[in-house]
Amino acid sequence: MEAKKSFQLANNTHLCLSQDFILPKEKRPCLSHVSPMHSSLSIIDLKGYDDDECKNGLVQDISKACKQLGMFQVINHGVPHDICQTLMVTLHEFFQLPSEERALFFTQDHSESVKIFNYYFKCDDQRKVTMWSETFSHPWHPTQDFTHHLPNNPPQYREVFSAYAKEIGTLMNRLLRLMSQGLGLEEDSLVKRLEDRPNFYSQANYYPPCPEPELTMGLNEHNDITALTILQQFDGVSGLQVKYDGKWIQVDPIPGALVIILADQMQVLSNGMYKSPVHRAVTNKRKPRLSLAMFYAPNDETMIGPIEKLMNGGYPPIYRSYKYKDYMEEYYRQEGKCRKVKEVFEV
Ligand SMILES: O=C(O)CCC(=O)C(=O)O
Ligand SMILES: [Fe+2]
Repeated sequence: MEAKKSFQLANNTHLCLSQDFILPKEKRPCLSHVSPMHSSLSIIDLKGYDDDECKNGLVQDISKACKQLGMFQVINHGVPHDICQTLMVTLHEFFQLPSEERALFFTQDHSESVKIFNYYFKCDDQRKVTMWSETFSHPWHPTQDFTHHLPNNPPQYREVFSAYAKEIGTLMNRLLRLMSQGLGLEEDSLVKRLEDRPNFYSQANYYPPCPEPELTMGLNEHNDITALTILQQFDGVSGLQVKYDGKWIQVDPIPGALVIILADQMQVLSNGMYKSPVHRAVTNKRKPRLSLAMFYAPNDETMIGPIEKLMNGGYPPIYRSYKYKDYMEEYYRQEGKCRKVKEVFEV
């Protein structure tokens, strides 16, 4: 990808390092303190999924990764490499469309299902600092046709996205089964808790090069609010970081790998056994970066709370049960802050 001199945002402003993007000192990324990728971030090979003998080992590895960090990378995940690559190229083309064309999707109304927007951080003095990124979000579905929601430019967008969605659906199902077993539950326990009209949506994040990465943030620190995220990062450009033991660790892209991120509903369902990690994306001076998050969330009416079997044997519930829409209401109440949403539902 060629770095362009400056990027025209879909809201028709030119991206330049004005005060709107500069974080207060205490919120800056301190890039020199970030640790390189290390062994706490597992790389799990899913090739043995269909083999009963290997599967046991896989369940153990996934369980350990979910309990320790709540984030890991997977290889041999079954999503064809050419579909992954074509989709990233297509998304990159989308973000290069003339800003007037992207502007058709720009909105500040979060209830819109198809939208381009800019995340921001609200400082203590209520000043809003805009993230150095543009985000495009829309629904997806692993089996039903959702393509009427999608842009028809680039022309291949709909076809490529639906091929990817189908594959990601299969992978999510496999991961949820392994994660259930990793909690000592029946294979279909997590799927059953979430399968009633789940809310599938995607978020493509585009981070243009930034002249001063130390002053800005691509995406502020957050927990994913859904149940599970499968993230694809553009090859060769780092930016994702995860917090572990109070320190930021880089999550470098590995060619062909996907990043699995456990989200808040998984932490609650597992009664705190599995972790929903805090993560963020930082900017860099040289290259644009692109990531695509595929989210799997409950529907608004789904009750979320610790699974009963995980409260046996001296493990009292850490969270009270709630409807997902109550969680989302709290999420929007904390808009722009370093959100602490599931904490509100602690017992
Ligand atoms: O760009 C990234 O790697 C992080 C994206 C992310 O965390 C998100 O979309 O929720
Ligand atoms: Fe995230």
